[in-house]
Amino acid sequence: MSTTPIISFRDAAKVFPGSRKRPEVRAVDGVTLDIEAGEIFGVIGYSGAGKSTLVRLINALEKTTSGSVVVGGQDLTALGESQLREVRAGIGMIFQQFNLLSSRTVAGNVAYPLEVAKWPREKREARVRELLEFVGIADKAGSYPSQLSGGQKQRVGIARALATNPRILLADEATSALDPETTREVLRLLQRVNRELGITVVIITHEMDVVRYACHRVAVMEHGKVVEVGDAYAIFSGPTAPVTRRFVATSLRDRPSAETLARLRERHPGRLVVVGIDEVTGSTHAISQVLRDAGVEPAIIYGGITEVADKPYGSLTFELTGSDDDVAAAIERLREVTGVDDLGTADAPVSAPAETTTDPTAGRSGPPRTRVVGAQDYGMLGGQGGRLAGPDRLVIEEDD
Ligand SMILES: Nc1ncnc2c1ncn2[C@@H]1O[C@H](COP(=O)(O)OP(=O)(O)OP(=O)(O)O)[C@@H](O)[C@H]1O
Repeated sequence: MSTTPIISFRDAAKVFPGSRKRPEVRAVDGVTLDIEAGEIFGVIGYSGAGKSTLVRLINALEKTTSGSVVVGGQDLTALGESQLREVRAGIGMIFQQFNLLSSRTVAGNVAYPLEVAKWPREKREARVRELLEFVGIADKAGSYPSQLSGGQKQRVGIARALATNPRILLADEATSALDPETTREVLRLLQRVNRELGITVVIITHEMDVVRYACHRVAVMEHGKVVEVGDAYAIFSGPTAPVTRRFVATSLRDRPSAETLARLRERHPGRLVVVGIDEVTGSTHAISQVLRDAGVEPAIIYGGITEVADKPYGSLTFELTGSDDDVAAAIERLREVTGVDDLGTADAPVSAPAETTTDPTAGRSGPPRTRVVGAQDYGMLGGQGGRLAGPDRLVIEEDD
């Protein structure tokens, strides 16, 4: 992957002015961020964090109040409307509600941007065929949107967004209205768009599972600011901002919550430890070996191992039974192999680390909103919906 930024924010801010009834809103508040050419970049945050506004600065559907946004080497703040149109032509966008034209067939929807760009009919028809093949719905060319499933509609949306060969594809909550299986199909298609066509993909989401499954890097937004940015794996394995910890906890659910831990202690009076499984540990081999050598009796009582950015990640909670000295020695040895949280025993408990006790829904704010935007959005509407359960996990749960 190249390391040339294709999108650069420098201290970018977007302030919506207030009125007598409403205070002003700093929707994007001093963001400095580089998105590299050729990556799949996630922007995650709870409702109202400023994700959509940030992304709408990329295609100049919104203008910065201060700071700059540079796309493909061009400073958008310095461009006139006709130049901005050219920049927008190099950016495709897909939406949560698909925004297809209901009176047109699938082929007609995909052809629409080509008609606007005045492609001749023959070239247009060949391009539409090629696109429908690529997204896997060539057999639906003559169907109308109302005859399609959500996943098929989003495939049409993707084909339409790719029609004029953009360098960047913006996906604004593009899977939020889809079930988990369809979500993964659409994310797989976006990965093909990225890999096979070399298109930079920016995914806005409020679901950490989407980041886990599809993104190379991710920025976490809160109150208009980017509070954390990095490789998806690094963010999962070492989240620093409290909001990031909440997101990671919602996605992995591998560590017992405070309530679960209380129940586990009732049933398991021995020493409880949470043992990290990561890229370095690779598997439970080293952990099993340490426990065998230490002569303690391990029982797995909670946990989950999944993949983040194609690498193993998760944790297992063990109850270790044996003499106090043997258990203490086992924990010391485990610490040499991986991260360990010692939760103590039912009689002498140690508090769980913050991320195991945080309410994952805390921090959500504001009702879903509806928004009507410019013609290049094909009548896009915002809003919330859909949940992703993340079914590709081995999860060992005693309760919850
Ligand atoms: N046109 C506008 N006028 C006034 N305030 C706005 C406008 N657009 C967005 N906002 C406000 O800016 C803040 C950020 O909104 P934005 O839609 O960017 O957040 P978001 O993270 O995308 O949330 P959601 O996932 O709910 O769409 C919110 O407080 C919102 O109410």
